[in-house]
Formats: sequence, structure tokens, C-alpha cells
Amino acid sequence: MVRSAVTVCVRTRPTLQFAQDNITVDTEANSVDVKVMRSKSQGYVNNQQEAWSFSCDKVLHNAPQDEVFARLARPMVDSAVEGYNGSVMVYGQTGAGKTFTMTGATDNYRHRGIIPRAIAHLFKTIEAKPALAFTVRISYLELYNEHMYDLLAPVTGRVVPGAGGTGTFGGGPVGSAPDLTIVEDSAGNTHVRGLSHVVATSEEEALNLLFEGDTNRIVGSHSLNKASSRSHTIFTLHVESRSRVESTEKVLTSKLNLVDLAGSERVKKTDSTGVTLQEAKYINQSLTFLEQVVVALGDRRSHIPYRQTKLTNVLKDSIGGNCKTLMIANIWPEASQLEETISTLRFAQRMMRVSNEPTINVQYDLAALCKKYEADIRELKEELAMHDALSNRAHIVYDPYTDQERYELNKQVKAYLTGELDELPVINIRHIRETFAQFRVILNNVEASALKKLRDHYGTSAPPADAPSALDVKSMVATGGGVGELDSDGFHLGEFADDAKPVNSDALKRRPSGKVARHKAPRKKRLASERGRKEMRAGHGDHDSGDGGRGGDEADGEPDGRSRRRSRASGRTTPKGMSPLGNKAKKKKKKRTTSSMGREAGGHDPPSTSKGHPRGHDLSRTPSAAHLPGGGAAGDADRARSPSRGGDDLEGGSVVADHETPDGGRGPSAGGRPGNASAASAASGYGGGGGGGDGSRPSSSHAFRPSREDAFSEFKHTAGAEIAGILEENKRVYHEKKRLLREAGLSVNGAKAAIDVLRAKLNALRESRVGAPPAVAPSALPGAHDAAASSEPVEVIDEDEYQVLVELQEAKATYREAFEAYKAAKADVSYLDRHVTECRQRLLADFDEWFMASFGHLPLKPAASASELLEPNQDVLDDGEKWDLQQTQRIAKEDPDAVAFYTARMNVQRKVFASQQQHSASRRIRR
Ligand SMILES: Nc1ncnc2c1ncn2[C@@H]1O[C@H](COP(=O)(O)OP(=O)(O)OP(=O)(O)O)[C@@H](O)[C@H]1O
Repeated sequence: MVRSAVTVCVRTRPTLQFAQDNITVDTEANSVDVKVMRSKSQGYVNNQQEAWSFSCDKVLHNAPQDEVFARLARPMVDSAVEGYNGSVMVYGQTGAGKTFTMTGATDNYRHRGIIPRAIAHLFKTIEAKPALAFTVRISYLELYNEHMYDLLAPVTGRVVPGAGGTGTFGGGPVGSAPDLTIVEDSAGNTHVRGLSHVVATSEEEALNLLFEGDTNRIVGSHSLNKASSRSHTIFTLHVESRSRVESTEKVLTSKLNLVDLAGSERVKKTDSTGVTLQEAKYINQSLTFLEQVVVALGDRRSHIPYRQTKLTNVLKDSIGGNCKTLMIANIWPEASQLEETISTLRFAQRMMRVSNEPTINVQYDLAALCKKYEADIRELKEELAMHDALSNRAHIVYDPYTDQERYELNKQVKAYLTGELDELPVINIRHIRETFAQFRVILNNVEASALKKLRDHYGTSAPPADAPSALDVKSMVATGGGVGELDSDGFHLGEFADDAKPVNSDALKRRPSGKVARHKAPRKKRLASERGRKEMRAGHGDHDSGDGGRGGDEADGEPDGRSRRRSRASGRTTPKGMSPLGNKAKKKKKKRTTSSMGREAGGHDPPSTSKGHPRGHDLSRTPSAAHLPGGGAAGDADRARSPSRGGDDLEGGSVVADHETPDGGRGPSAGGRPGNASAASAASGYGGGGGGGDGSRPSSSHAFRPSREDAFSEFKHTAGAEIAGILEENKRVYHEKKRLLREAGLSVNGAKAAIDVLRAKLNALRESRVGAPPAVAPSALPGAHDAAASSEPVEVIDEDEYQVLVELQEAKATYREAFEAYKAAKADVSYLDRHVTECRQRLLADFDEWFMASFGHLPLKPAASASELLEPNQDVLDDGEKWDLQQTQRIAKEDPDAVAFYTARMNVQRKVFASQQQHSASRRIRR
């Protein structure tokens, strides 16, 4: 693996008091020289160094934000898209411009920092790669006083000591923190378990998350920075990509950590006290540990002290891991900050000795892998069907055998065993397997039946030891050693011929009677048996003694073994007493020119007319195909699904591709694919011609690619109808709830206005009553405490004032009610808003899946932007929304690229405002 050193850059904060005498910045040589005059107080001879020279990968002096991003961070975003993990860290003293570099000014688009620019660039890059499907997730972690906080959790759960924190939307401390733990995976990547990973489908959504998280970040104030970050934050873009056109099981995953470290500070300088002092201790401590890690990595030590603090633990894979790392050292080049500047530059220098091993993170999506294999199998089947069609094998079926087909095959095997059929056809491996399976079925049946008969015969549940074993019975069947007629299970019914030899003569000799049983066949049967033997001799020459001849062999004194071998050599069984094949059968056999094994199922043979015995090719017949007249219409759904079925039902038995039916249901000339594909395509309504099918899913044809819009509209009416219906219903309810929310808002405002009027009236009355004689004691007011019980002096009011006070109380009650209704409506709206979004995402995800399954690739447009396909939100805008819309339109005219930034900022501001309103309203009510 190639090691790559951490890239280190220095950025200076612009200042009017640049320490010209002490600092020289060379942007060409990428170096910063620092000179410190000898301190007179320490004498002329001392060990204090006078000058330092620091060089790094890049020095940016008074550089604007866009340059910083373009030169330093953009390549990191590009690498993340390619699958590399990356980390961009800003380091430096407090007030040096770390947060400005990383986040920038949120109220000025031009001054936005690396994170918003990285987000914009990421989504632009994604848009420019339509062949890839991307998923972007965002997490935002804060490390404050050695505690981890999820800045994107609905309730951030943090109790901020003192005045330092801003809390959720400035709402102050809330809830309790969820458990966040640092874990490491097998690849050495660190993760924070429990941290939210929120999917962002657009730049605006991602910026919303950034700004929301920022409002939750802890910011404090000290003498060097009015808005000093009192915590370390890690904003992470998790990027996942897979191909839309090729195999989609390969997934590239990467994360880009954008780390804003809290600034080191000298507490004397910052005048930190109390909470700020405590924070400073934690900050300085964690930065010291970070430095130790960097030193250990630079020295290539075997032990790296990552675990000493949460910061180093969580950044383990960012420094010294498998990612590309960029560190920006922010310096404040003023004479008063020289000590800190030197310290920062020293750290930067150490960081340059650290190297990483960047690797592309490839993962395999098992579900997608299965889907791919399914698609491969589908394609191979289609190809096989086409191949079969071209080589006159279109009737061959590859689907699992149906019960009916098995039954037919079983009959055929029995016919073969009994000799009614000379040969068993061989169609394909699958058919051979099924044939053997039927042999086994028959054998098992025979065995079971034989055992039953033996038991019945001996009248016990188990046959005596000297009874023929099941094996004997099997061999009797196999060698035709039975007597009489074969029953349906292949069991011989009847008696041995006089001259027959038992299979296991020893066993029979040991019968309880001690006599050898002689089974006498009736004379009629014996004659028939002899006639059969003669016929066989005539037909088989020397093979006359096979099977049925065994008894005779014994009578002739021929050894039993020999006759059995011959019997096997003949390759067929003709048990004694059974009707052997006559000349007719033998002639039929001679007529055949092709060999049976390895030959097709008689696709060219006309349907057999021989006394209803099924010929080989009939095996491939299915009930559905069998009734198709003259081969059936190719567009028939059954046939479409099973292209080879019913092929040999065509009049004359011809099934070759160039004999396809004019409706193009199969054969290569029908659109160059076998019947199933074109017919299925037709069934879906996507292909030309044909009808039928359930229409819920288009053809699996990969060649046909409908436009995404058409496919989506089709999907919404078929497979996605249910979820699309739910979405519509949710949207309807959402609009209704929004209407109720607006009404509730108006009621609250009305009640508030009434309260204001009454308050003004009350104040006026109170002012006018100064000096006038009191009339009514306020204790008479409903709900007032008993003033008599109290020793406090009682303020007495007149009738009018009393009336206004009563009205004010009622107005407050109305306000409270209206506000409760407003809160409930707001909760409903935000719940439904989320629900609608989830539904929409689900619909789009299902659509992608459906499209993938149907056409073998994802639609050529990112899923996120598919929301355009959905109808625009029909909400009636309230005043605030209208104003926002006007702002957005104005910005869009001036700088279209800035729209997402400003819209996200407005969204968050509105949320903050709403949250603050709610907060102060609750307080008002409490009063
Ligand atoms: N390159 C710059 N251009 C313009 N203003 C800057 C620049 N760098 C910093 N500033 C300003 O300096 C002030 C301090 O910057 P910032 O808050 O980013 O520092 P910091 O290093 O993050 O400090 P702390 O560690 O205390 O959070 C801010 O008002 C910021 O706007």
C-alpha cells in the first residue's frame, strides 16, 4: 500500500496589525519565518531561539474563502466521490479563524466556508454522474468537555452549564443525551454508535442539517473571540455510490470528516473564569493528547495513544488511518499572538511527518449481488431458450416439472419397465434426473408393496428371517424374477411356474414346513408363459433365456448366474408370465433411426398413435400446452412464460424457429428473442403488440428502456399503486392539517390581540383611578385567594376595572386554549410532513427497485431528483413563506448557485424563530 503524507497548509487571518517585524510569509516557497527578539529581561545571553522557519505544503496569506476551498478542500471532495475517506481539520489558537475557514459566515454567501462549499460541490459532482446512484448521509458530532453530542438528533440532550451554550435553536438545555460510543470496524474505521446519519438528497437538505447543527453548537465568549467555539465538531459526509448501469452489488463507501477543533488558548490571555475556564482546560487537554498522537505517529512508534481522549479516539482513522488527510493551521499573525503562532506552526510541522495509507473502500451489497445473479440466470435462460429454438429444441422445458408431468413420466418409466416401451427418450439433463427419480419412486413403491404383501402373507408385522428380504424383492423386480401379472406398483401377482426357480432358493427351502414350495401355475397361464418365451426366442435369438427364461434355464441345467448376466445384457426386462413385446414392438424399434439416449424427445415425430402409449416428446407436454390448437397463439401468457412448452403440439410436430407463428410469439424472428421475453414484454404494455399479463411489472427485457417518467407513471398505477395512494392520502391530510394550523395561528394571534387591548384598557383605568376611592376588592375575582385570610393590604378596584380584569382572565384562558390547539396542530403538521417525506422516499426507493428488477439497471437519474416527478406541493403559502419565496426568487436572479444556501438558512432561521416563539409563549402562559 502506498503511504501518503498528511497535507499541511497554513492560513493567515487578515489583520491590520500584521507583525511585519516578526513574521515573513512566503506564498511562493510555502514557508513562514518567525523571528522573536531577544528579551532584554532575560539578558543578552540566553537559550531562547531567535528565528524559526516553517515550511509546509501550502501557505495561504489573506486568501479568500473560494481560494481556500478550490486549492485545498475540493480535491478531498472529489476523492470522497471516488471512494476514499478523507479528513479536513482546522487547527489553531482561539480566534485564528478555524470556524471561519470551516463553516464561514452563515449570513454571507461569499464568505461561506469549506463545509457549505463541499456540500455544493458534492451534489454538483453527483449530478454530473448520472450513471452512478449516490446516497449521501450526514452526521454532526460535537465533543464538549469530553462528552459526545449528536447535533442532528431531534433533541440534542445537553445541559449546558452556565450561559455558554445556545442549546437547541437557542431554546436552552433540553432532554438527556443518547448514548454515543466509539467503535471500530474490522477495517480499522472508527464509528460513533448511536450517532444520527441523516440522508440528504440535495444541497439544500444538507445545508439545512449543517445550519441546524450549528445552532445547537456550544459557543462562548471571551476576550479574544466573542463567538468562540467551546467544542470540537466533526461534520461528516458519508457517501455511497453504486453503478446504475452495470452490476450494482459493488458499493463504494467513503466519508469525509470536516473537523473544526476548538482553539487552544492561554487562560490568562482570554480571562477565562468559571465555565469558560473549565472548558478551556478540557480543550487544551484534548489538544495536548492530539499532539502526543501526532508525535507518536510521526516517530512511527508501535503504540499510538489514541485512547487517551475521545477526540483522538474518534479521529483515529483520520490521522494515521486509511484516509487522505488535510490539516489547515490557522494563525493570527499579530505580534501579541506570536507565542501561539509558533506553537501552531510547530504542531503543523509535526503533522507533516505523519502519513496515511489511503485506500478505496469497496463493499459488496449481498442483496444486490443476489439480484444480479437472478438477472444473470434470467438472461442465461433466455439465451438457452433462443439456442433451443434455433436448434429445433424449442419444446424443451426448463421449468420445474409439474405434478402432471411427473405423473406422465412415471407412466412412461413403468411402460419401459414392463417392456411396453423400448426406449426412454433423453431430452436434457434435467429430464434424465427426473427419469431416474421416477425409477426410484417406482422401486420404493414396489419395495413397500412387497413388504406389505409379505407381512400379509406371514400374518406378522415383520416377516420371518427366512422370508425374502426387501433386497431380494428388489432384485426380483429388477431381474424380472417375479411371477404372474405386474400390478400397478410393479408387483408380480400369481404363482411361479412349475419350472421356476425361486430367487433365493435357500430362503425358500428353509420354510417352516421344511419343504420347498412349488407354486403351480394354472395350466392356461403356463401355456401363455411358454408362448411368451417362444416369441422371445424368435425375437432375440440367443438372448432367449433372459428374464423369463430363468426357470427354464434351471430346468435345462443352465447356471442361474449366467442367465442373469445375459438378462442384464439384454438391457430390458420381460418377466415370466408377462406379455413380452411382440414383433410389432420390435419392428417399431428397428424403424427408429436415431439413438434413444442422447436424442431429443422426438420433436420431429408425429404424435404417437400406438394404442395411446405416450411417445417421448409427449413428456414435454403440459396440460396447458396440450390443449392449444395447432401450437396455440404465441401471445398466450402461459406459453409466453414457458417458451418451449407446447411446441410439439403443433400440427405436424414442427417446432423449429423458422416455423414461428405470424404473431411473433416465439422464435428468433419474433424480435430476436424467444417467446417468453417478447410475450412478457407485450403483457406489460411496454413492448409492441400482444396483450394479457397482469401489467404490474414490465418485461424483464434489458434491451427495452422506457423513459424514466413513463416508467414512473406506469409504476404509480401498477406495482407502486398502494404506496402512491398512501402518499396522496398523507398529502391530503397534511394540507388539511396545515390549514388547521393556519387557523389555529390566527386564533392565537386574535386572542393575543384581545389580551393586549384589555391590558391597555386596564392600564388606562388604573392610571385614571389614582386618587379615586376604591370600589371592589380583587379577592372577589373568580379564582382569587381569600384576601381576608391574608394579612397583606388589599388593593381595592372599581367596577369597570373589575370587569376588565374578568375579561382579561377569560381572554387569557382563550389564548391558552388556542395556543394548545396551535401546538397540537403544529405537532400534527410536523409529523405528517415527516411522514409525507418518508412515503415519498419509500415510493422512489420502491420505484428504483422495481425499475432495477424490470430493466436490469437503475433509472438514469438520481433517485433524489425523482421528486420532480411528484406533483409540486400545493400548499397555500402563509405570509412568512411568501416572503421567503420572494427572497429566494430574488437570490435566484442574482446568483442561482446561492439559492440552496439562503433557503437552508431561512429554513433554520424560521425554525429557530418558531422555537423561540413557542418558548416565550409558554413562559407568558406560565406568568
Ligand atoms: N480569513 C478571515 N477573513 C475574515 N475574517 C476572519 C478570517 N478569519 C477569522 N476571521 C474573523 O475572526 C473572528 C474569529 O474567527 P473564528 O471564530 O473563526 O476563530 P476560531 O479560530 O474558530 O476561534 P475559536 O477557537 O475561539 O472558536 C471571526 O469574527 C471571524 O469572522
